[in-house]
Amino acid sequence: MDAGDDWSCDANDAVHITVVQPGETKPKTLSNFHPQFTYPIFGDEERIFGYKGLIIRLRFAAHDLRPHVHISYDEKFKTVDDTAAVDLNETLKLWIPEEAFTTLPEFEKAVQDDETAKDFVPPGKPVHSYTSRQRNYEIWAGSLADPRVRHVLERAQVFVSLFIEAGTPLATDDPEWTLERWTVYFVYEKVDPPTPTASQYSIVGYATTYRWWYYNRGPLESSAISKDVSFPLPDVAVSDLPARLRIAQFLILPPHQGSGHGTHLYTTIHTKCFEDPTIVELTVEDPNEAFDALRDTADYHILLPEFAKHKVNINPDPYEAHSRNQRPRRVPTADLIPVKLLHDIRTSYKISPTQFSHILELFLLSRIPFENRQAGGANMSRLLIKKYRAEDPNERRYYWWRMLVKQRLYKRSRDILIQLDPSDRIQKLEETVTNVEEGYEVLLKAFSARQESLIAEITDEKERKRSQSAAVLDEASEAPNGTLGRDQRVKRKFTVADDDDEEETEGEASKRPKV
Ligand SMILES: CC(=O)SCCNC(=O)CCNC(=O)[C@H](O)C(C)(C)COP(=O)(O)OP(=O)(O)OC[C@H]1O[C@@H](n2cnc3c(N)ncnc32)[C@H](O)[C@@H]1OP(=O)(O)O
Repeated sequence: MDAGDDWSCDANDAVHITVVQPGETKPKTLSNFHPQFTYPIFGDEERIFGYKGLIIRLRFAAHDLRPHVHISYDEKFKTVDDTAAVDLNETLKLWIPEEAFTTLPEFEKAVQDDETAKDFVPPGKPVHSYTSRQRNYEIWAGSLADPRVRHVLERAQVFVSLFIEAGTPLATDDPEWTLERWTVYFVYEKVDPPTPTASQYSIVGYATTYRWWYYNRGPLESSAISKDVSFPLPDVAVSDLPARLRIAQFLILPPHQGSGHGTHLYTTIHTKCFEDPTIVELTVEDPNEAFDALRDTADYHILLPEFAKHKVNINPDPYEAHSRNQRPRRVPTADLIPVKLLHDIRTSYKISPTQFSHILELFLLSRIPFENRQAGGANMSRLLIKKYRAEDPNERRYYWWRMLVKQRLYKRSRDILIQLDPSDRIQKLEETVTNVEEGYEVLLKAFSARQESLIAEITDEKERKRSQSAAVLDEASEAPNGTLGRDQRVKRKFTVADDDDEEETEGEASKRPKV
């Protein structure tokens, strides 16, 4: 008999996460969800031995994340020799703050009767607010050196293990100068408090970022070796040193995912970088696929207006500037795209070089008509033969687009590629560029779907306003003492107001992702 099968259960199913807020007489559930991963806590198999009907309920107060652990089960395995049920309290203590191991009535009383909750504000300072689907949200940010920030983060840390693959909780007991390198961003929904003493804040997600020393070989180097330096050097605040900002952990809780909060949080962090003269670049530590998609989407919309303003596109005739025997042997990058301009755009928006290349390639691909791209049925054999001599400028653009991507890929993986035979090397590059291109096509399709739904929303809104205006006008023209002249003025007034509103709505819509 395999006792393990009978007595073990799926840890992801057994763990329930519940967000609560005060109710009429006792705390009520705002949301309930399961973790995505439990392997850091319960092992690679994500199974728990020794219980039947096991429920591990992790409760969190919606505003300050006060935690509570409640374990219940139908039956527990009786120890036989060395085989015993997992000691759940001992296991969980390594991941959840001590304060969570109280009785349920104690926790419920603390949440329900917390008189201070009504005055609770998230830790740090408010840095951004937005409305989505008629609900209001705020983003707050504070240094990890601030005890309030640390307190809420320590309560939230278990989410990193439960939702971010390979994510590890931060050490919050480091020396102060190290803690100062970290900024934590919290996203909260602002809700109507359910009771007179309840908080108006409810957690949505959070992100941690840290400053990563940036070695600047420019003016800073010369000043550091100046002859006038006297020792000991004056104290320098970490926040004054040039740095890359790195996003370490980024999480939107499951009930709020897919509603644009990740995009708001990312663009807020980007805006903060943009405004901070000591930050040189925004980078991300080990992003996963979902985060890459979010980041690509957000960065694309950040850079789109710049690319459009400068009419960035691939020059289909880069050899025009060269006579036949003077043609460069390599990809004529500087004749294909405005290298200096693009460098300036990249550094001013503080986007890291690889990420910028992705977004630029995505944008340049979008400039080539769909029918001239592989996904749109372009004749790839003809392109292979004709190359840059193809008649259609868009076909030539597409040829050069693939060459630019191959050039980047080659530079990135040169050490591996030069070990291959030239024919294998060409095939590998060909396969990789096709994979990269397929990924871009998925993103471009998602962008145009979003664009269409935005246009539909705007059209619906216009239609709604128009019928509202028409209803008002109908009422006005029915007025017994209304003159024609007066009616016309009323009509014009409504029309003009409508146009203004439309323009504003459109402007807001196109600017929206920039936050
Ligand atoms: C550095 C790191 O920490 S990497 C780890 C990132 N965190 C996690 O994976 C934890 C669990 N997941 C999450 O927290 C969230 O789902 C996030 C952060 C990945 C995304 O946040 P959300 O608020 O759900 O994203 P948002 O609604 O703003 O979506 C923005 C875009 O991101 C992309 N995206 C979001 N989630 C996903 C996903 N699961 N898979 C693929 N693409 C996704 C889409 O392109 C989406 O655009 P669309 O709305 O036009 O479809």
